[in-house]
Amino acid sequence: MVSFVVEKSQRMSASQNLVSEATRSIISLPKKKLLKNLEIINDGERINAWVDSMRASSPTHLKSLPSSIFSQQQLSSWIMQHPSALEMFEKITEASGGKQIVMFLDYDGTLSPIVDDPDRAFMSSKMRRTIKKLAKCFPTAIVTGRCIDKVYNFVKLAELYYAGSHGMDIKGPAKGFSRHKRVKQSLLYQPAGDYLPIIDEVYRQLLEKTKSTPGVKVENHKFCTSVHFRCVDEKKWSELVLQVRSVLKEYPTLKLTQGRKVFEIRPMIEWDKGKALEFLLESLGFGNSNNVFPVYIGDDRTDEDAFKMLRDRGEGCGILVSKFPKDTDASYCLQDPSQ
Ligand SMILES: O=P(O)(O)OC[C@H]1O[C@H](O[C@H]2O[C@H](CO)[C@@H](O)[C@H](O)[C@H]2O)[C@H](O)[C@@H](O)[C@@H]1O
Repeated sequence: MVSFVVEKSQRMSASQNLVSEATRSIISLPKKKLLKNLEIINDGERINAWVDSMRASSPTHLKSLPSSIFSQQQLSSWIMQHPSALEMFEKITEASGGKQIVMFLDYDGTLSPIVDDPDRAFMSSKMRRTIKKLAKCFPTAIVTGRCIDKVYNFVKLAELYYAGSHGMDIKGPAKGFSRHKRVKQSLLYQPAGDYLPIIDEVYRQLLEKTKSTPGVKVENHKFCTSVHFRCVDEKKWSELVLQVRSVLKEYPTLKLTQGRKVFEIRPMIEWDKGKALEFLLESLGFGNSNNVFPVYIGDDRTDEDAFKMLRDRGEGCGILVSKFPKDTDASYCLQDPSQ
């Protein structure tokens, strides 16, 4: 059996911990606060708005939390609306009764704790063992902003489905031999294939343009690229916004979104983690089935597309990993990867 079963004491304390964390520093992170496109920056005021949005993008440091405050009543109602998935474990398993569970797991902040250096976001061996067991019971997919090669280096489990580059690079495990080819058949879908050279070009330009900013890290994730500012001095953030903007203004077919202390530059196509989830369900034969129970666990803005997809389909459940109340389409919450 999968180690889904948790200690009762751990289950009972989950919501209580969230209350005390949240009461120490009660915050709300409205989706609208996270600006979506650099085009809207046209003056100093707009850049300040970006810097505010950057500050709000990963509330792991209490001192950098945004100022909007939940009343005690709003907080209680948030917790009622997003109870701990551990406390609601029986209810969730009951709801899945008789249906095929399919697991979708984000990587950073969900399977591995957030760390300063993205190259060192290792997953624990215990987590790997758990996912291995999980994949024996249910189809299991990793859905991440990272490219597949990078996330595979951390996860190292060939039996999983992988949706890298925010779902724009989908690969399934090799299954049986095809009758006509002497290679193993596996799922492969890359809806942003045409963007490969542009992303590579933008990645190089971002590297060059931001090299004067200490602490910045630019990553190439094949169909998207990331500019990390977690280790950049806050005083340099507006300079960084200008640098990123000066590169992106030449690429109208790319869009910029924000993750946790990171800018994510992606093709402007109608594809996201929600679409990837839908595609994988379809590939698994559950396109129009109501006999499936997808579970998506994630911590970041891009995971909201998947939570929303589940909500719209009226199937399964979304679980947000967060110590703090956030504006979310998930139904339940967990506080950190260990939970
Ligand atoms: O979809 P995800 O798997 O959550 O990927 C989103 C970003 O994750 C990584 O960055 C985040 O984790 C880093 C390591 O803990 C942390 O240093 C960073 O601040 C976080 O944003 C990844 O490096 C990014 O490229 C992804 O966009």
